[in-house]
Amino acid sequence: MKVNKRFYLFSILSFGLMVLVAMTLLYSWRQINQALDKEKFSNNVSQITLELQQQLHELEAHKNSAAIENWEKLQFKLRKILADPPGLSPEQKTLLNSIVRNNTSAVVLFERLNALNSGLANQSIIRHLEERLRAQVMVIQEDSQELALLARQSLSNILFNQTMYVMTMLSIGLILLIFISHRFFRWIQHATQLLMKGLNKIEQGHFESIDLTTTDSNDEVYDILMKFNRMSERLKENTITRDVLQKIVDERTRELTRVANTDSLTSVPNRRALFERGEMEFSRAHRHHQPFAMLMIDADHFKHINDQYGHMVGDKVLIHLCRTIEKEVRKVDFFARFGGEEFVLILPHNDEKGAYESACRIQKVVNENPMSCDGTSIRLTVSIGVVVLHSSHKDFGDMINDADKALLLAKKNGRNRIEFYQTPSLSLVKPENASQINDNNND
Ligand SMILES: Nc1nc2c(ncn2[C@@H]2O[C@H](COP(=O)(O)OP(=O)(O)OP(=O)(O)O)[C@@H](O)[C@H]2O)c(=O)[nH]1
Repeated sequence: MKVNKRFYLFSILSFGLMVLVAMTLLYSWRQINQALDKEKFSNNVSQITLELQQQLHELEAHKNSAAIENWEKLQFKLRKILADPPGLSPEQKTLLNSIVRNNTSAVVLFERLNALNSGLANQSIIRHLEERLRAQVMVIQEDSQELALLARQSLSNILFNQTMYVMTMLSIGLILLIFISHRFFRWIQHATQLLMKGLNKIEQGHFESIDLTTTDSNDEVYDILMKFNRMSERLKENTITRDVLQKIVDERTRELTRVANTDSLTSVPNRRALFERGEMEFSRAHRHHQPFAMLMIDADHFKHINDQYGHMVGDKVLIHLCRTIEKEVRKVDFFARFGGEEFVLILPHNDEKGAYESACRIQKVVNENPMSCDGTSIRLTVSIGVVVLHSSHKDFGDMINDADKALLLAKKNGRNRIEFYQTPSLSLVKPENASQINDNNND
């Protein structure tokens, strides 16, 4: 149902209830008023008949014209009241008829007595008529008292009944009003709750549709929720959630980091990554007083390869060299391109002996794995400068400098050699078979 129809229905029902309550009050007010009229009428009748009785005593005592006049005045008053009674109950009507009848008889008796009193009538007849008049007035008085009593009882009953009636109708009206209001406002509350639920979901980045089965498909709330669902769908299509965005950013960051740390030609870590890792390993070894070594590896006469086979082949040779050396690298080691045809191998937890063994293995494997290119075998040798951590090294850069010096020495001494950087304060002993391997390789 449309919202305006709901509103009209709510207003009409509320108005109907108000009319019902007003009519109830009016009806009760009328009932009470009528009962009050009856009571007033009965009281008046009772009062006048009492006065009539008193006046009769007065007349018996002093038969003067003033007393007669008063009696007639009271009679006139009584007849006037009796002629215009309010709506009475059957019981009250019976009593009223009795009063009217007896009063008519009393009037006739009074007139007869008056006529007899003015002539020479028999005194016993006069006394008889007087007694009858007295009895008649007494009956009238008793009837009027009974009438007043009935009217009072009736008033009290009506007051009680109407109070109960009004309270019952007010309670029913109130319950109905609460029920109608509850239905109307629950409908509004339900609609706003559904919308709030949807908005909360959007706020949290969940573009889920609202379940429409809970609403009447004819009302505006349904239309609003339909629009909301379409909006959620659109947002879902056009918006990337925070989680997805974070995932993309993480992936891109990882990729950027990988690209930033990787040499584009050989795919081994580049100089930037080398320094990052080298400084970390240097600090760790320095802090924990652990051995730490490093090899600087340089392809010999590489310019000749470029000159002879071309730069492109030279690139392939560098790639081949990296793949060959990588096979000899342990998981804890770190192999990187330092620049040009120079490479560095970081060897954590390695002293000079271990470093020398690694250098020998690399030298050997490079010698034994020439690269095939268009039916030609391109053989390569490397010179290796070795340095191990000692107290004169303040940072990783110091070790690089010393490895470079050792490499220069290897070049100077004829290439395809392994040379240690000799620290003046430390007497590093070259392993016994070092010269032998170098000599063999030089052969
Ligand atoms: N193809 C190719 N050549 C490179 C690359 N980087 C450096 N080179 C070449 O490597 C050569 C290095 O020459 P040099 O410094 O004289 O050293 P070398 O010829 O290897 O001689 P020694 O080191 O003294 O044995 C130069 O010709 C550079 O152009 C590269 O990425 N690709």
